[in-house]
Amino acid sequence: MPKPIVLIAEILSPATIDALGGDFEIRQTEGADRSQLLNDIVDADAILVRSATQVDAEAIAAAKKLQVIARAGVGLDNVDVPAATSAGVMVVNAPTSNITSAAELTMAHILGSARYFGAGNTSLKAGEWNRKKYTGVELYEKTLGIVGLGRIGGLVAERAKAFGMRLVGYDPYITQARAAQMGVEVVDLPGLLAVSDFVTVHMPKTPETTGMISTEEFKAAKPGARFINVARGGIIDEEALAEAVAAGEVGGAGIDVWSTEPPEHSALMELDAVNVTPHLGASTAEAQEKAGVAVAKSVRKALAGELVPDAVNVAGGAIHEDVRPGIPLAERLGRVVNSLADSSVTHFKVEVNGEIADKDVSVLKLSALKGLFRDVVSDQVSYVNAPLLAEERGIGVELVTDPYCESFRNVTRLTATTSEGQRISVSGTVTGPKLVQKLTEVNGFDLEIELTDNLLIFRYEDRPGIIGQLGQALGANEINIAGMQVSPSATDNDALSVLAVDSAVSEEVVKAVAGAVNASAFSGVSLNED
Ligand SMILES: NC(=O)c1ccc[n+]([C@@H]2O[C@H](COP(=O)([O-])OP(=O)(O)OC[C@H]3O[C@@H](n4cnc5c(N)ncnc54)[C@H](O)[C@@H]3O)[C@@H](O)[C@H]2O)c1
Ligand SMILES: O=C(O)[C@H](O)COP(=O)(O)O
Repeated sequence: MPKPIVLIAEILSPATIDALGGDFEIRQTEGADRSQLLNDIVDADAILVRSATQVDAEAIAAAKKLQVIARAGVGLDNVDVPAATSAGVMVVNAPTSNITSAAELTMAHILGSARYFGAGNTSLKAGEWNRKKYTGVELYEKTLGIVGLGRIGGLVAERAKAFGMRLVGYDPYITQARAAQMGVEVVDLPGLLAVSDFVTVHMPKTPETTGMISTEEFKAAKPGARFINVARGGIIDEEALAEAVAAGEVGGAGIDVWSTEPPEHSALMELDAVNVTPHLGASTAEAQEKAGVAVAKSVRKALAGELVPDAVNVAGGAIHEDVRPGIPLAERLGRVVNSLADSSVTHFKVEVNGEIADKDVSVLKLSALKGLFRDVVSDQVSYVNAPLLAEERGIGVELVTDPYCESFRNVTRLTATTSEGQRISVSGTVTGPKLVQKLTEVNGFDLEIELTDNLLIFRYEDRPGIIGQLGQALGANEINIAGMQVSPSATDNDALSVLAVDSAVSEEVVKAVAGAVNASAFSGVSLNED
C-alpha cells in the first residue's frame, strides 16, 4: 500500500521529520509559490505550514485527498478554517509552542526601543560615534501597559516585573482575579494609555482589534510613550504610528508584525526611533522544534483516525480552545484511576467543574475513558472505540458539569467504583500559560502537585517521621524524589503522600517502601507515553 503523503510547505525544524517517523512519504514544496503549491497539494494527505502559505478555499478545493492541515505555530490567519471544515479537513496548530519566544522578543523590543538599539547599531556600523543622540530611558519603575492578557501577555507581565516595572493591563475578556494573579492592575484602554510609558499589544487580530491603536490613541497616550507590536500586523495602525513618531508624540516603537508581510514602503522604516523585525517572534530553534514536533504528532494521530487534542475543528464540530488543554489531562487522570483500581471498574463518572462547564466538554469524557483503558487493553484505544469498550465491559459512564469551582478556573474530577466496592476519585487541573497539568485531589485528599510521568501514592496513619522514612526507603532503592505533597485527612488520622519521582518504580519496590511506612494503601503510577 502506498504511504500517505505529507507535504511540507515551509522550512520547519528537522525534528519535525524525525517526529513524523517513517510511515509517510514526505514531500517538500514552496508554499509561497502559488502555482507550485496548487500543483503539489493535489495528492497530499497532510500539509504542514507556517504563516507564509495561504491554505485558502482554492488550495483546499485543489487538494483531493487532504485530511489534515497542520500549522506549525499559533496563528491560523493563513488557513481558511471554515473551508477546511466544510471539506471535512482537520486543522491543527501548536498553540503554546512559541509563546515564550514571542514574549522574549517582546522584551527585546521593549528594551530595544528604550535604548535605541537599532539606530545605535546602524549608526556605529556607518562609522559614527554618537553617544549623546542615543540616550535612552530605564525600564525600572516605568509603567508597562499590556493590552491582551492571554498567554503571551501573561509571560510578558512576568518578565517585565523582574525589571521593576509597574504593570497595568486591558483585556475585557479576563477576570480581575486572573489579572491580579499576573500582578497586573486592570484598567480601561484610555486609562492604560494615560499612564503607560510602554504599551505592548498581545491580542488576536479581529475586526475589533484591527487598528485598535491609532491616531486617537496616540494622542491620548502619555507623551513620549513607546509602542510594541509582536502580535499581529495592523493592530497598531502603522501609518498613524509613523506620523505620531515623526511628530514626536510617540517616543518610539518596536514592530515585529506587519499589516502586509513583507511590508511595502512603510514610513516606519525611515524612523530612527522605530526598531523593526521581520516577524521573528517564533523564529527560535526552541519554538520551531516545539511547533514542528507538536504538529508532527498531531498529523500522525489525525492520519491514524484518532482524535487530535490540538485540532481546532474536529469532524466539523469544533472543540472550544478552553476545553482543549483538558483533553490530555483527562486522559492522564483516567490512567491514574486505572492505576489505583484494585479490580475492574463498574461505574465511571467524569465531572467537569468551572468556567468550561458551559462548553461542550463531552470530549473530556471520551478522553478520560481512553485513559482508563489505555494501559489495560492491547488494542489501540481511540476516542471512537473507548465508549464501545466501556459498553462491552458493562461500565456505566456519566458526565456531569458544574460551573462552580472553588479553587481553580477548571477542575476535572473522575470517580470510579470497582467490582470489589472500592471507590476512587482523582481530580486535576491545567494551570498557567504553559498549561501545566496538576493533580489536585486523590481519594478526598486535597493536593497540588504536577502530574508528572511517575508518581508514588501512599496512605498511612499520620505520625512524625514519615517523610524521612519515605525518603530513606526510596533513597535505599536509588529513587530520586523530584517533588512531594503531603495531605492530612480532614476526617480521620490518616495522611496521603504523593511523590513525583524521576523514573518508573517496580511494584516490588513500591511494596517495600509502603511496608517501611506501614501504608494502608499505596500505588505506583506510571504515565510514560511508551
Ligand atoms: N510575532 C510572532 O511571531 C507571534 C508568535 C506567537 C503569537 N503571536 C500573536 O500574539 C498574539 C497573542 O497570542 P496569545 O497566544 O497570547 O493569545 P491568547 O489567545 O492567549 O491571548 C489573547 C488575549 O487577547 C485578549 N483580547 C481579545 N480581544 C481583545 C480586545 N479587544 N482588547 C483587549 N484584549 C483582547 C483575549 O481576551 C486574550 O486574553 C496573537 O495575535 C498571536 O497570533 C505572534
Ligand atoms: O502565529 C504564530 O505562530 C506566529 O506569528 C509565528 O508565525 P511563523 O510560524 O510564521 O513564524
